[in-house]
Amino acid sequence: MKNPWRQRWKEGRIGFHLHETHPALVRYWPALGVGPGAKVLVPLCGKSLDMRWLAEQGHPVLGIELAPEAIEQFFAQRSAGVARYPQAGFDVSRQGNVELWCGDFFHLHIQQAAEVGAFYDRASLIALPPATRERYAFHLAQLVPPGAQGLLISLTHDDQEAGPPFSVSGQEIERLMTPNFRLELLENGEADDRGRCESVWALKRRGPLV
Ligand SMILES: C[S@@+](CC[C@H](N)C(=O)[O-])C[C@H]1O[C@@H](n2cnc3c(N)ncnc32)[C@H](O)[C@@H]1O
Repeated sequence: MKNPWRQRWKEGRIGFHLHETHPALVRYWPALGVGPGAKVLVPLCGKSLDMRWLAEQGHPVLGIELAPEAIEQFFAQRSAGVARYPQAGFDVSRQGNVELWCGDFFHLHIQQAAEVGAFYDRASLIALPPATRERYAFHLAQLVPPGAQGLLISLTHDDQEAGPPFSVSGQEIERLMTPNFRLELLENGEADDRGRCESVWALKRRGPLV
């Protein structure tokens, strides 16, 4: 069956897309202390402007996105040329230090993420149904090296059954991520007029025990 996200992009139902950099990224990223040249993995990246901000901070960006429409629209915002080539089953597009890989995040292999030193996840968990969230947390942990830091932005709302966006509680984030990451809750926002409440987390990939 076709992934419902492909349909959403075709129909332009992308209410999750922000027209500015997410304020929590600007507020919290600098304090993480990620090395200036560290490559940032952005799973389920959409056409997020957050990737531009990360690139402007000097980070090479590796975004993974299922929908070709998202990738085309991201690069169309700038007139600079885009190099395109196939790699490891993905269609890769590169503009400056932003590389977007079109394909399924779960097919990204650790070898393709070898240079990744940090990660940024806004609205990935809430895009996925419960069983797939387990898989996501495990796969992310496989891709990032011990010590890698990242921000995770998620949300809750009142309807536990409805989604996407799915409501993902703080307890669930802790349960999913704690086996492989150290977690710190940075912010639990106020509910908006639709009852949606964002939470912001700092994560650090646990290393092997010594
Ligand atoms: C809620 S949106 C968030 C997009 C982006 N992170 C942002 O903040 O705007 C989730 C995105 O994940 C993409 N997606 C869903 N499943 C995916 C998968 N298995 N692999 C890659 N991308 C996927 C969707 O097409 C959609 O663009």
